[in-house]
Amino acid sequence: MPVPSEAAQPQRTIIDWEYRTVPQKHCCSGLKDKASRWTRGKVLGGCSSHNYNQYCRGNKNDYNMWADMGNTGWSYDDVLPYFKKSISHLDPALAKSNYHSTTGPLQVSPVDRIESLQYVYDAAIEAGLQTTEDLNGENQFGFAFSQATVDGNGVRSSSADAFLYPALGRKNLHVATRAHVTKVLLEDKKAVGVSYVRDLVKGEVKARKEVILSGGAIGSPHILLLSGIGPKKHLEELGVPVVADLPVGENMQDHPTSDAVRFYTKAHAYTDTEAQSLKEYFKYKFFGTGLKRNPINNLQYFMKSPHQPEHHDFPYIQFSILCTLWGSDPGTDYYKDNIGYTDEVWDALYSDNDNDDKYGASLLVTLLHPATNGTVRLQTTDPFDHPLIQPNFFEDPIDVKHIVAGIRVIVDQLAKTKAFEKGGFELVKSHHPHCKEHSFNSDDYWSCFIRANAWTLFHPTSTCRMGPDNDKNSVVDPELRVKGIKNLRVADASIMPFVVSGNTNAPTIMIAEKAADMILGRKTV
Ligand SMILES: Cc1cc2nc3c(=O)[nH]c(=O)nc-3n(C[C@H](O)[C@H](O)[C@H](O)COP(=O)(O)OP(=O)(O)OC[C@H]3O[C@@H](n4cnc5c(N)ncnc54)[C@H](O)[C@@H]3O)c2cc1C
Repeated sequence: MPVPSEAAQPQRTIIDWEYRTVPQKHCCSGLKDKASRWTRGKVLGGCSSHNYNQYCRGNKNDYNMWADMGNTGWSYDDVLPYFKKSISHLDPALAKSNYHSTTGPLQVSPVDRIESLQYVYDAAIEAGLQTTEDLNGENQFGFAFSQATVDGNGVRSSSADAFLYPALGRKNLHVATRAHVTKVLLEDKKAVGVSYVRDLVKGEVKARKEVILSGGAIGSPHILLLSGIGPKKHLEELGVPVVADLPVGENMQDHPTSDAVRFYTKAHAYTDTEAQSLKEYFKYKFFGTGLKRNPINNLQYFMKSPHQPEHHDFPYIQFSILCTLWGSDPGTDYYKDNIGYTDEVWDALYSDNDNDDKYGASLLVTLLHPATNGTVRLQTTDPFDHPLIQPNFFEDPIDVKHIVAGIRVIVDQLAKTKAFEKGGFELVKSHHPHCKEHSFNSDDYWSCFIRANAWTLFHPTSTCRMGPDNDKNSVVDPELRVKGIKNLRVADASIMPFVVSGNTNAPTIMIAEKAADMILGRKTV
């Protein structure tokens, strides 16, 4: 999806795996079947080809903690050169910083300061909240306008655009699209290739050296489990011969998010109708500028939660601040089905046609470090059946408390500023139909709202967790080799020892850069 503002449109199309979680016990009553929709890109570049373009590396101390857990070579000092290697920063001020570079393939650019979000930023300063010039630099904490994987022409820079397409001419590269990998081929605990089905025909590819799996946090564990690499008990229950007893699919972490806390505003904001106007079409087509070049979540905020452990020196809360009134897309209502709201909830919160095309700002409050992990397990041994995805959202009530603490910053601090008054910001007070017994804006109300409409920020990780030899709860070693199997590595978001404090695309690209050097036997950049 090349146009950044249209990122949500490929969901539920042919390029989407269209996963959904198992029904949730502790949340999601406002979603159909109590299941969270997990769109994943079924396309070259994977989710980077249809994600929301945020370029965010997480916190330095995420990586320092990965290293402290025994993952030699993964401290912040170790990974920073790989972050830098992968990008060209198009913001002239940030390009000069020690944290960025101008020679990498992935294009990262600043976003436009759309008026409604400028008011939110001004409100943050007025409320005495922290701001930062570069959420990928010295200090991640605070409000910052986003950095986006968008090139100088306003077009998405996906992993495929940046790394794969320029290499397509190489003689030693063959890309098979529409090929569904069904298994890793193993001989005596050694990976020798993969089997796949393409256009209803079975095939095999043999590896001369190594097999590298990059199927993502759902695809990679799915393929390993089908190959007999996974928890012994689970594989035996399904009759899969066990090749290696490893915690594949365990330890899944994700970023659950509250549904949008919304404000009407008089300030200029994004609307679908304006973005689709002839003026915006021509601006974008001829100059790569205008509303279309921007992802809609253009302002970020990272903060600690008052309830997080003291020794965790990284943020627990992220706000993604959208320059639009969530649910106000006229006619199409594609967000309804992307998230999977029930008719009852959609009608109560979002279906009001009077809201269509109104200016607004919408704040998603996301938990970066949930207390409960989830799992990816086989549903059947048919490789075309989706795996069972159980994120266990909000099993631990502390996870809801963190998010409430974030929402309180919005409603108690930002909402009371002169900047919000000046911008004509007015909190949308539609009452969630499942939370009628709670008075609007009480902590109990927000807890109920968070649980009822919880969705994912689409950042599952850690299903093939990395850990040192003595870490029995890990699948790959710090060189990304699957433990107990020769010639098999995993290189994607699934290897993260725990999910980082921010969006996961940039960290995954860093992992891929490091993996490339490991495969070539190089120690560092
Ligand atoms: C809607 C959405 C919005 C997001 N927004 C952002 C954002 O703004 N910023 C950010 O940093 N992150 C964002 N993310 C997350 C980020 O894009 C992912 O964390 C990152 O792309 C993960 O990369 P990956 O390589 O691990 O997995 P994926 O991107 O999932 O790639 C896996 C690839 O493997 C393929 N595959 C899987 N199984 C098989 C199989 N059996 N056979 C053949 N191929 C297979 C898939 O089709 C896919 O191409 C978003 C994700 C989504 C879904």
